[in-house]
Amino acid sequence: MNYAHLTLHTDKYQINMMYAHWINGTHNKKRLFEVFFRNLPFGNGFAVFAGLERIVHYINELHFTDEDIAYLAEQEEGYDPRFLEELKAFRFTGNLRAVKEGTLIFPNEPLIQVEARVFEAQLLETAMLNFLNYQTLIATKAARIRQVAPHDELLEFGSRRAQEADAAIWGARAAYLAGFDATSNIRAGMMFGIPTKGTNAHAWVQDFASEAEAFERFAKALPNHIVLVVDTYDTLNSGIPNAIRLGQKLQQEGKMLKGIRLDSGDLAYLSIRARKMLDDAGLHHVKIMASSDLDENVILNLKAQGARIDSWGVGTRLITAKDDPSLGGVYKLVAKEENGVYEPTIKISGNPEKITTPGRKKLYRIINKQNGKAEADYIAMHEEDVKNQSKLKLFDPVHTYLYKFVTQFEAVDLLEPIYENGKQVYQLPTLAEIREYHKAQLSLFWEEYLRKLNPAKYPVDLSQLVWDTKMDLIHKYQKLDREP
Ligand SMILES: Nc1ncnc2c1ncn2[C@@H]1O[C@H](COP(=O)(O)OP(=O)(O)OP(=O)(O)O)[C@@H](O)[C@H]1O
Ligand SMILES: O=P(O)(O)OC[C@H]1O[C@H](OP(=O)(O)OP(=O)(O)O)[C@H](O)[C@@H]1O
Ligand SMILES: O=C(O)c1cccnc1
Repeated sequence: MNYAHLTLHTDKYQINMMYAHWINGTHNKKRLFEVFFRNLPFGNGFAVFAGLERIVHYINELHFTDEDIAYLAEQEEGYDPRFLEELKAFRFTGNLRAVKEGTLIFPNEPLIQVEARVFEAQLLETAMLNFLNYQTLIATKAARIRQVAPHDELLEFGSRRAQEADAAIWGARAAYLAGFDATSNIRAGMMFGIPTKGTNAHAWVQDFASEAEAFERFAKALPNHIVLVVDTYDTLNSGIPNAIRLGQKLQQEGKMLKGIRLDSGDLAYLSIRARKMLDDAGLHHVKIMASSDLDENVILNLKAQGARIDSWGVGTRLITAKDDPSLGGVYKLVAKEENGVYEPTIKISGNPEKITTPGRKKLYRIINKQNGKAEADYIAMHEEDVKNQSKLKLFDPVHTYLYKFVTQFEAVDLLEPIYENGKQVYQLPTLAEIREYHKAQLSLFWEEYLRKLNPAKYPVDLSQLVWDTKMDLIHKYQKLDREP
């Protein structure tokens, strides 16, 4: 069994719909699906898009093996063998556009568009949402943590608590993409080129007759990487004094103690005391690292208390997004090709929030040329020429009487072509490039959208044409509904 092969990593209803389309003879019809989410996690003002690299790997590998087909043949649905035969030739042959990883994204805007035979487009939904919902969530959490500690070292320590192995790996990547400095997971380091870092555990200290001996032995083994965990027995009376004695000895030998790690107790109080003890001993260069159920709120609080912590090891609450553990990204049909033309389609729901925005659209970030800041995101129909308009009306899609005009603007097309006719046309950027791009994205936004507590709502607006199309379809279906 090849555990990396993910074609059947999908919900059964996708295969059943593919089958029903095939039986109906509609499986080759072109459809356009869009991915978007409705609510921002953690009360944040933005999310950070992540997951595209894995989606590209997944699509490139997408094919049904003999084993997959044999398994489908056993299912109680009793799929026609000719359908299973057709699956043997299955490949992604459609178009896919997506925003780049590291982009700041907002509710109700298209993040990925899949334009393909319904037979193909339907299959992709589950896996794509699975990848991007998780990775975007963790990247967003990481961005919040980076925001409260802009100049400190941030280490991702979550592997042991992640929801299984994939989450540990791709979560480490998502954290790095949004500003973490390193991960403790060496496989993530090897796979993605993320810097890796590690200290040592209490078990090492417990393994020796004394804490001092444990520290010395560790320093001998790894002379260039000495960060000592100082809270195994008594932080202030034993751990820090032992670390200081070793640090001074190393200094005399021309070597260096890099840091100490605090992993329990009152981290503000202990770090302030530790800094003073280290400084009094002339060990100004020794850094203080903290770990222990940290997140952006605890870190912010510790800073407000004057904690002297240079480096933060963040595990459980980051990798599991503990305070808001799922992002609700969805995949909705927005247009259907009939006789060679795309016709907009809508899903109307009792819950107005769940009404989709129909049509074959583009997503623009409207940048004010005078100050270089993002004014709003603007969703227009594919055929609308937004870039060359001299004046744009931005109106609130709910309270439409609220509007403003922008003139000196640049409209940045956020959806990049990733696949054209099944061929990958996008070269995946390096992680270093994604990190730089993410930083540049942050600098496009006013502080009021970025602050972590009660941020202002960034406008995501519809063009008049998109809005009219949506209203026409709502009215059409309401009328149909009410006809006797
Ligand atoms: N000064 C502080 N202000 C606010 N929160 C703190 C402060 N010091 C520590 N914390 C946080 O309080 C919690 C302390 O947890 P708890 O008392 O369960 O464990 P601990 O002291 O870390 O020991 P253990 O590692 O054995 O669980 C952690 O989330 C830690 O990050
Ligand atoms: O607290 P996190 O943010 O998840 O960071 C990672 C934690 O993992 C280690 O703890 P360990 O597994 O030894 O458990 P413990 O410290 O909770 O006893 C380390 O000492 C941190 O406390
Ligand atoms: O290197 C460390 O100190 C570390 C790594 C993972 C989890 N806890 C601590």
